[in-house]
Amino acid sequence: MLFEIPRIEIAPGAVHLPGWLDPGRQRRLVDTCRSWAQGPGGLHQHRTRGGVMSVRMTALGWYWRPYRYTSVLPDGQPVQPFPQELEQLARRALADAYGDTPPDGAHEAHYDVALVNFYDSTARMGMHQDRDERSDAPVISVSLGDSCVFRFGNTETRSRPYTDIELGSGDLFVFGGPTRMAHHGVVRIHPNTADPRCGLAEGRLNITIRATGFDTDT
Ligand SMILES: O=C(O)CCC(=O)C(=O)O
Ligand SMILES: [Fe+2]
Repeated sequence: MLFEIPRIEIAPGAVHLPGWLDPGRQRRLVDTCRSWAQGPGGLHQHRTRGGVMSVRMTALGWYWRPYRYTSVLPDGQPVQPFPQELEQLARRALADAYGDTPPDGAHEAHYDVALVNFYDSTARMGMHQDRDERSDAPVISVSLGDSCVFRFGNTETRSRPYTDIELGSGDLFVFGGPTRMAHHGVVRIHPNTADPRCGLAEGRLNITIRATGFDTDT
């Protein structure tokens, strides 16, 4: 690594690496997200118990809809494949976040799904757990574009105690081990805060890479 990147442990197993990806890498990833969003099943707004989500989502590897994964899209078409480059990104993320002491589930993790979330300036994501996976492998999250207030809470409730942090373009956030099941959400987007070099003029993209722990459709 050319520069020493700050590594901030928000809670046990939850690590924030601001500026993890340089602007060139951010731009390439933004371009790739655009092409994924144009593929089958791209940019879907899901309906949850709380109403229609403000975030638009593209799934790779497995299709996620509230509250389960399926191996095909609702119309029966195949889901876009989980890309090799995200597998490599996940490995690098684990190494940089945890070094020689990865939490449970990290070593043997088979990353096989990514959700690409697009937020416009008014979009948010309510407090939730990522609990539709069978694997306990850490969740890996990369942010691009406008910065946001990301709320990282506790495993028991959707409310306090929690920590609010700012996630900016190129930031990595990884949570696993004791905080793998912590509630979290996106409270607000800060419009027009992105470095223009990242290639996203408006809004925020977030890629979460996860291991489903599934062999076949469930
Ligand atoms: O956008 C983010 O930073 C979080 C996304 C998230 O929690 C999810 O997709 O489950
Ligand atoms: Fe989540």
